[in-house]
Amino acid sequence: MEKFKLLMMVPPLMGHLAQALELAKPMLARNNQLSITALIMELPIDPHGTARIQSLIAATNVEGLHFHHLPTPEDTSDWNITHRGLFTLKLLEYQKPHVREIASKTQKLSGLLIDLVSTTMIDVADELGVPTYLFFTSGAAFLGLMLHLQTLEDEQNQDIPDLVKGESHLILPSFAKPVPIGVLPAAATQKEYWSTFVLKMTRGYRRAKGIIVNTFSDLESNAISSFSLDSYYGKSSLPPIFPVGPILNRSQIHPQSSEDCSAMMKWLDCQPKNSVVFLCFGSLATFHPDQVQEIAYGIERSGHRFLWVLRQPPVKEGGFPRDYENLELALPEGFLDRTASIGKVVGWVPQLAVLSRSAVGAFVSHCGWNSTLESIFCGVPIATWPVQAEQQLNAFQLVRELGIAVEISLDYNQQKENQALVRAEQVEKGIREIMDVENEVRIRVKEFSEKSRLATKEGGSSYFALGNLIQDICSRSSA
Ligand SMILES: O=c1ccn([C@@H]2O[C@H](COP(=O)(O)OP(=O)(O)O[C@H]3O[C@H](CO)[C@@H](O)[C@H](O)[C@H]3O)[C@@H](O)[C@H]2O)c(=O)[nH]1
Repeated sequence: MEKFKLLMMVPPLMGHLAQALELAKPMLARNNQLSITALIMELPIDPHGTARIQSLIAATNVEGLHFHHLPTPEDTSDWNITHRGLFTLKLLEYQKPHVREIASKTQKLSGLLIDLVSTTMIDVADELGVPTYLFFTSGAAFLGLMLHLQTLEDEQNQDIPDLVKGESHLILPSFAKPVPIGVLPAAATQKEYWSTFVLKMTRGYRRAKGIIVNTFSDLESNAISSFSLDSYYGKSSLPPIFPVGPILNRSQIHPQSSEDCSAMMKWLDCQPKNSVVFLCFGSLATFHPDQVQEIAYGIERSGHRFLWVLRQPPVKEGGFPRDYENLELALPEGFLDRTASIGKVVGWVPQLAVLSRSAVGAFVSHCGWNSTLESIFCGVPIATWPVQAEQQLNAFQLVRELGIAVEISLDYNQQKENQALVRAEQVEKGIREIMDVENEVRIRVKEFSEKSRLATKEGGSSYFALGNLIQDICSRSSA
């Protein structure tokens, strides 16, 4: 009997939607009176991304989890937006009346489940008098940064982009060490983002009745305990924080033909233990053609076996990157032939499955939070190469605070116009360093891997937090 109904809405970002669906699974398994309906939004401009979402949904068959497709807006000139964040916000505003209509017609609605960018939907929940639970798909340290900066702005009249300009480091309650200004996300340092939407979004976090964070307490104990220190987070108290992770993308969708994929997996399984460096930069990032060349030379010079996920920019800004039709055109001449016996360049792969293979010795990653958790879970050390969003901060945390990564790059300056490329030498050095089988980083990441596995098992901290979350949802609804 379905007694407690949640409506979930998460925009079509793979690093958010796949994990939100994964979060639904243990919730439904733990309480069979819960049901969750995911309201699916599609981008008007991106058939490639739409196909990926459809295959994700097709692969998600869970009792109590339902899907409802929201109307896709028409691809008019209105959608010529060059910034992905603004694009997503526009899509959410477009969907808001549809969500309102569905929510108001849903009997026994217990609340809304949204992600960290969908805070506009809290208005709908408030109008209907139901709680909103926010799924924060990044780490607790980053959540702490956002809430702390918002407190400084709203309660101490600090203009955040101005404040950070004058400093070299910030002391933040969710980090053990002072954080260099250079690794703060553009969301906080650039007025156009902070003032126009990030600040508003962060204020929304406080309006939620609970913040579910994809982390576990052994990984981010400092950040998690900081949330009970009100002095850092302002006068109005924070909603309860539920660290329920790692919630991992186990769906392993891969629009590549399964033949290609299984050939790649077979190849991987034939390689010696810890011998392959895996390079992958999440679902959104792509590189300038010159940077692709540098990466190729760096890999080749390292002499290590490799598996490199390389994709090209989306047809239209805001969409998903696409696999290359002809990889040879993107790579240095002869690269594929010269490296044929030691490596593979591929399109989308089932990343968690790859990371779990014993042949994979290290991961060159953009440090998206999901990739970070997947690597930790599999005990694979990381070489950091942040590209956008909060990835620089994650890289700082991994290298400087947790000691489970080495740095190829700690900031994403090279992505900005006229900035230097990350040179082949730097790539080679990072690969050599992280592939060293004796390194301490490898030992530490194995320890965290063990802890991450225990966290979600019965008796673990995340298992406990998930129980508290379910209890909170049900008790509010029954009150
Ligand atoms: O070939 C690929 C590439 C990616 N993935 C999966 O796609 C997800 C990617 O997520 P993530 O590592 O978090 O990167 P992004 O896709 O870049 O995620 C966005 O969302 C994250 C969570 O909010 C943020 O931490 C990032 O900065 C932001 O760019 C992971 O589960 C990967 O396993 C694959 O399975 N195969």
